[in-house]
Amino acid sequence: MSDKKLRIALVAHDAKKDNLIEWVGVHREALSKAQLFGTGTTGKRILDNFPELDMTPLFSGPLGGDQQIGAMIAEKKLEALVFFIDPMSPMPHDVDVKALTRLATVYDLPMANSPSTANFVIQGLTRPD
Ligand SMILES: O=C(CO)COP(=O)(O)O
Repeated sequence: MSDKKLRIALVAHDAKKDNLIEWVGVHREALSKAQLFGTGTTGKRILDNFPELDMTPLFSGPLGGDQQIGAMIAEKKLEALVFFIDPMSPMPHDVDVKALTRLATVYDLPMANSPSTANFVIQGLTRPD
């Protein structure tokens, strides 16, 4: 692994925020060496729970935060996206969710939408060379 800090975006829909907080807790040591970005509410909740993390909250997802992260993907400013999606609830900003996951696919950015996949992504990105 290079000395450059990994840049990871963390996003969760409301029904999945507790799952993401729990996941961050499990991986807090690896994440403490990364530069983290989050949509507004997700990012602030992570900071409330883990104030030691280098987390920058952006706008709330429905108010442009998903699109800010999409732009970071297009500008090659992220190494991974952890996005715990709620598959059971309709979202007024579904188009933003789709745009964000689409860009992660377009740019072949490692994207995890559940804790088990996120485990693989963080292990893959932090393993020694
Ligand atoms: O809605 C979201 C992602 O689509 C998440 O946004 P918040 O973190 O602001 O709740």
